[in-house]
Amino acid sequence: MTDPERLKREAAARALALVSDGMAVGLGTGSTAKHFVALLGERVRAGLRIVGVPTSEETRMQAEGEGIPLATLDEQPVLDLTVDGADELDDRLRLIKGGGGALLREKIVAAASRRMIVIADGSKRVACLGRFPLPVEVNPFGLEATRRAVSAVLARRNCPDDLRLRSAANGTPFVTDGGHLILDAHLSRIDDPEALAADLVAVPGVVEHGLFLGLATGAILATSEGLVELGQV
Ligand SMILES: O=C[C@H](O)[C@H](O)[C@H](O)COP(=O)(O)O
Repeated sequence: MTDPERLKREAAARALALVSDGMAVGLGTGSTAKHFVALLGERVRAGLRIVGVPTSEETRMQAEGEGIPLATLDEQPVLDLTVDGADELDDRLRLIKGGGGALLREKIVAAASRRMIVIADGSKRVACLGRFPLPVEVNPFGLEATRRAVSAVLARRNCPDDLRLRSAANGTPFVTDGGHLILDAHLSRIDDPEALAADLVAVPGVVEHGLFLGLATGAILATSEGLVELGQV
């Protein structure tokens, strides 16, 4: 296992200790959450009784393969704990997510959870959000009009107007599990995430954005010097 993968696994293993019998657990998406789902699968096969709610089709398929009992969020609308990765986080537990395109379901699941624990390697911790491009999920209808409205928001917030329609590996537009498109906003820094988030959700056509504010309750960061915990873990 490479060093980054080992660190992700360590963070996931620490989060696994938070799971106990009878819990409803939100299962995140991405390469770090993938370790958590794999480790959770081992525990389930050893007798742990939980139900998982996946945040993407990718995670659903992995969890099914691991033999983890699953429910939809409609069947299980309140979750005890969600464990998910992040593309960036600051010391106030504000996050950028959606590098894998799962931000909408991830945010709905996180908001339905009593606790949301972020697992990541230490490189994801930043002093100021925005180095990672901010995903903005949009309805395909009226894409150009929505793009202009999002650009206007960025201009008002003194952010660079660098919006790029995300492409899939084959060059066609990337389509989310919900059938939407993603505009990645290359901003370098976000001085006021709360204000930007409020402006973005007010744009008709914007389905969701990757700023997760006030959702994470704790974070487990794996560094080469050991685990660092932020918030309540
Ligand atoms: O849409 C993807 C998710 O928000 C991921 O949690 C995020 O991109 C982090 O992924 P990774 O653990 O692969 O860095």
